[in-house]
Amino acid sequence: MTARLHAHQYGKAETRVVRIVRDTPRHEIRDLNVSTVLRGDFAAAYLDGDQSAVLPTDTQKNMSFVFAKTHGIASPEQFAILLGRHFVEHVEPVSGARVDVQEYAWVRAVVDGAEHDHTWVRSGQEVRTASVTVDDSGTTVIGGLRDLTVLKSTASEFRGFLRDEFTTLVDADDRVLATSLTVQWRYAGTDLDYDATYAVVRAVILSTFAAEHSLALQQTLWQMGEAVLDAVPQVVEVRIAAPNKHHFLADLSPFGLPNPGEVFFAADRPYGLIEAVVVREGAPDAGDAWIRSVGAP
Ligand SMILES: O=c1[nH]c(=O)c2[nH]c(=O)[nH]c2[nH]1
Repeated sequence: MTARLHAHQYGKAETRVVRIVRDTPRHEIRDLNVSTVLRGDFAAAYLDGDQSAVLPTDTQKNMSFVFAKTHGIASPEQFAILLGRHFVEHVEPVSGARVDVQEYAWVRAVVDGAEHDHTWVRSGQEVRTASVTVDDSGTTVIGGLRDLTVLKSTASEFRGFLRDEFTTLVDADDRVLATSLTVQWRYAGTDLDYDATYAVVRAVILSTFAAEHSLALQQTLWQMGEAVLDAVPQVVEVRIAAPNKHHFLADLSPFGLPNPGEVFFAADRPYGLIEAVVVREGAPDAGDAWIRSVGAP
């Protein structure tokens, strides 16, 4: 057998970094899960067991904590840029770096009607994401979110679809539309207020989902992608994945009860999985920005 090492990369996955700013009695908190991946010629480590070019993953973990202390966490994107550039610029064998961050949001606890200075409640199940790639083509930043679960209880239909002899689905002219969104958006440039753009993109996604009458989840995804590109000039590409969380009308006819869209069976599996990539005309090339690790969290 003739085998060849076709590709390789390595890094530290899921370093949990919590940074608290406690310069005043009113603290701030940012809670990240940071994964770093280094790219370059590390073939000798794989082929010969030679570690001389390998900066330990333990050191990569340490850098997350060091930068959290020395630079703070302005945003997940900024933090990922800082780390990625550090490895490429200061670690000689490294030609490229990929940093993926998930941020878990904490909101201030409300105690006696007032926001507390140093007590927090974890907010929802939604996670903010950032993915930064640094290589010889520059720095590419992808913002995102996952597990944004939304439901609209009317203004959704699905009719007129292709039918064959195996189709049993009937037209729905007023159905529940529910999904758990994963959205990623690629920025052109890096000089941005990422927290502000995150808030705009999230708001646009929600307002589009709420305001647009849906003929299918496919149409809703297109409308969301287009609306994000309209709202944020620095965003050049939007990728959306949406599981269709089916809500089937419960059959209450055996009990002589009508069910005009009031009682549903929420099925968790199987689900339709609808995806779209919406790109701004003339967008710069994405390079390796979308390439994820096989084992990426
Ligand atoms: O919005 C939808 N898109 C589909 O492609 C589809 N297929 C299906 O069975 N229900 C739905 N709903």
